[in-house]
Amino acid sequence: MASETRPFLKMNGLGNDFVVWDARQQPLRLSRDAIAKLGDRKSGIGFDQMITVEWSSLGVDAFMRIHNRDGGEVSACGNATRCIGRLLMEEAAKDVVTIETSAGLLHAFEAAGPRSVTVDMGKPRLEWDQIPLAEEFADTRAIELQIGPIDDPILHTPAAVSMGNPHAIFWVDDVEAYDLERVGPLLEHHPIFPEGANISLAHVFDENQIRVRVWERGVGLTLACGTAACAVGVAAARDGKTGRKTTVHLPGGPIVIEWRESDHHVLMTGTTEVEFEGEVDLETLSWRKTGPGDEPREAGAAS
Ligand SMILES: N[C@@H](CCC[C@H](N)C(=O)O)C(=O)O
Repeated sequence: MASETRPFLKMNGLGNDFVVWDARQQPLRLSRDAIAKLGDRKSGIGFDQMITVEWSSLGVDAFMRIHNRDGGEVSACGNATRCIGRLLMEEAAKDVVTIETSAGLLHAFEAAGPRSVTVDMGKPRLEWDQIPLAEEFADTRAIELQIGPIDDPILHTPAAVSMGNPHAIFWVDDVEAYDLERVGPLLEHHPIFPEGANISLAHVFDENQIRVRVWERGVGLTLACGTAACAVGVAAARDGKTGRKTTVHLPGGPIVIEWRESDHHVLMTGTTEVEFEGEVDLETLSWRKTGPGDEPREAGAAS
């Protein structure tokens, strides 16, 4: 029997990268193991998330299914929502599209700047049981959690926010001063987070400017995380550390976050990129590039 090859697109939002499958004509379900193999940066294609575009049962532009590199399915991915928003807008020649996710409906629209997209990420969820946390906290701006020696903790009292996925934000003076690769897994799997958490180190370094590094649940260190940028923007404004509009500077570049006063929705704006086209043999999981991605941007073009 001939083996089945499936085309894919490799995309990224500020270096947070994805394999994107169009499963609207032909459904696609891969095992956890197959996803982890394809996601491996040494032996596979290498990606942070795998995104499957499916028909929406609600009749909106598409349903977006998200898997982390470890093969686990999750409900939200900000950078991928921008990327899929761009693909759907280009495909239908529309300037607004609606994407169904398991966390809700999200609207994506064109933003100023080349290949830039804004997504309305909806309202943040701030109650302890919405994040979710394992214990009740009346105030999720600073929850009781610390790692390291009791009298001299390495990190402590993070803010907790859900953007459809769980985030913990530790306010620090220098985001580079921590071994996030070591403490990230401890915090991601801390018993206070029954579903795990994405872990951010954040530092407000100027008016409405925040530097952030992220350890992503189910992935590890990433160059950018859109929902983390949203969660940090919300946590900073909630605490009076910034106004409601901030620029979050991630290792892969900046994302602009606005926590809109009128309806408390979070708007996230950033760039998108098609890296290349490829195809995978679904039986052997071998893959090859089949086409180019975006033209390089003109020197000096705004990101
Ligand atoms: N890269 C993403 C977040 C992906 C999901 C996350 N790792 C989780 O497990 O919740 C983003 O851009 O938001």
